[in-house]
Amino acid sequence: MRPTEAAVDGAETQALERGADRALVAAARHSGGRTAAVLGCTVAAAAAALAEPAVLGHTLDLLLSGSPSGPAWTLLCAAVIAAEVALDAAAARLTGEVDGRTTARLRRLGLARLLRTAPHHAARHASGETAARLTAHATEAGRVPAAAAHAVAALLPPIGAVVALFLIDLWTALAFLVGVPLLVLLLRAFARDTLNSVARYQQVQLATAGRLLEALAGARTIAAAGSADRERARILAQLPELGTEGRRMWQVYGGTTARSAALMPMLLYAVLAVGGIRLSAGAIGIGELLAAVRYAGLAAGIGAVTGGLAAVVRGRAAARRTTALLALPVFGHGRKELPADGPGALELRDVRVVREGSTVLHDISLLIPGGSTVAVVGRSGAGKTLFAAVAGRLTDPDAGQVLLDGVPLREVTAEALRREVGYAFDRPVLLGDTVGDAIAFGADAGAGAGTGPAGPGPEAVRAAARAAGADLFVRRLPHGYGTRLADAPMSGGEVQRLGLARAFLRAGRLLVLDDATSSLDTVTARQVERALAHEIRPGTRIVVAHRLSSAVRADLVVWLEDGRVRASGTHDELWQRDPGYRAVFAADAEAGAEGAAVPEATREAAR
Ligand SMILES: Nc1ncnc2c1ncn2[C@@H]1O[C@H](COP(=O)(O)OP(=O)(O)OP(=O)(O)O)[C@@H](O)[C@H]1O
Repeated sequence: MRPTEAAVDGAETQALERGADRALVAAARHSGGRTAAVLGCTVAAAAAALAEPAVLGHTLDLLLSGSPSGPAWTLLCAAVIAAEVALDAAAARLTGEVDGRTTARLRRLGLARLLRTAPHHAARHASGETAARLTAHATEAGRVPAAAAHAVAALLPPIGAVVALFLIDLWTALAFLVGVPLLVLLLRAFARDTLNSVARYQQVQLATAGRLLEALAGARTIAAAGSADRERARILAQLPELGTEGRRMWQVYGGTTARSAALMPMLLYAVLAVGGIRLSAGAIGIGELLAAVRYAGLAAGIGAVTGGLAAVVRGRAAARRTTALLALPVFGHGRKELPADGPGALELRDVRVVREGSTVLHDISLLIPGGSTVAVVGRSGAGKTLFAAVAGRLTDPDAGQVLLDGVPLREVTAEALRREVGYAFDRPVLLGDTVGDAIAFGADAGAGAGTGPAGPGPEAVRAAARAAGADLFVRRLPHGYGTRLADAPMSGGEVQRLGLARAFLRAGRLLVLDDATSSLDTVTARQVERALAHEIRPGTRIVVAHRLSSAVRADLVVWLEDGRVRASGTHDELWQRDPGYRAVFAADAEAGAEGAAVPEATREAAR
């Protein structure tokens, strides 16, 4: 029987809770003993706080009775108070360090997992949500270890104080205990109410951050649609709820503090009244009465635990959000190397890809000879990008396997994959400080032509840019290749050319170009195709293309339809025998695009 959705959700929540607690414990351990030091300091400070009334009361009795040891006890009193203050200060300082380190650790772990998972898993959370998980929520979560230490230590004075009350006088202690059930109920209600509103508050925070980032990414579309006001309303739609939950959190906190503040004097008066009766009966001395009242104050201060408890509750809820990133599956690598000087032969065996429960690539089997150029064509949504992604191992198939020069890609080391498989995308994201850095990104020892052990030299960067048709416009920038990316406004086509240059610089035995020339003009696209054929390290090329010319120049065309290989062969064969194939390029052909009528001649011209 399939588990119900609620059961699955419940199981997932529990797994997340366990994961969050484990991550918090590990992060606390990682703080290098500082969490234990916080606990040590706070416990010692609590012990000093507990000792203080007893020492003070005894000193008062000694001084009232004129005992010669009175001055020595006065000094001891001062020492206990000084120790308490010093220990509190040390705990505060260490707490800051533990908070910072734990937060940093959680962030590092979350970020590392995000970067080690497959792109489609990373995209499971909206980018704004992910940013909030790694920033605000990680900070909140980072406070848990020290807050838990404080909460544990904060329990000691009340518990110790109750024990001390019993040691001083049974009846005075019982007078205090009458009010304890009320305190316990107060704390339980506090924990429950806070947890509910904190969880809701954080959820709304994530959703709002997600919408904000979406809108920032789509700023041009919003401007073009003139829908800025509607968008602002959409982003801020949950603001009232955020306000309500925020206010509710403070109301719970304030209400608990107020109720415990009202309860405390009542308990103190009860102790004072019973203690006074016991004093007049001669059962206790003045010093003991003073100590009993102070212990009652300490014991009633259990309400102070609420502050620490609130931080732990909020932090654990936040930790679940940050550590949800740790549940993303790791995209692992094997230990095998690729055979030296392999030609880049690619084999897909019964490859199937499933997304959101639907099969989007259906059992594809294909042999691509090393060194050939393959055009992957098909209508929008046919599965070309997914095909390119499994071919270069940006994602793993859900069934079947992909082999490069006879080695399953899953078993290849990360280094070999990075060295031998290059990618250029439709909308490349440029990483690095300068334009030169962006081209050299990811190209280090031994990757591509012209790279040395310390990474690619400026000549290699320039050569790659020339091949991608980027050199001219880069040299026109204020500082050429040294221009900061932030100071280099670029068109879509220029960004695409830098993406191509980056891929060319580290071209290995397999190069995958996923619609990577879609924004280039026809002349530049031709120039890039020529460079691919003659200037870049020879190897297998997989070119996802909508242009007819790309199919014309390819050695093999793989025609996809609805996630299946509808046919494969040379462009000429497919063009002659299948009107459906010609329809894929209908617009190009109507526009009289090169090669439509005379594919063979165009192929010659291209070489
Ligand atoms: N992460 C995903 N979740 C759900 N469906 C997905 C996901 N990725 C791809 N798909 C679906 O798989 C199918 C193939 O997508 P793919 O991006 O490979 O198409 P394509 O041929 O490259 O299209 P285009 O030419 O428009 O870029 C589409 O129907 C798409 O909606």
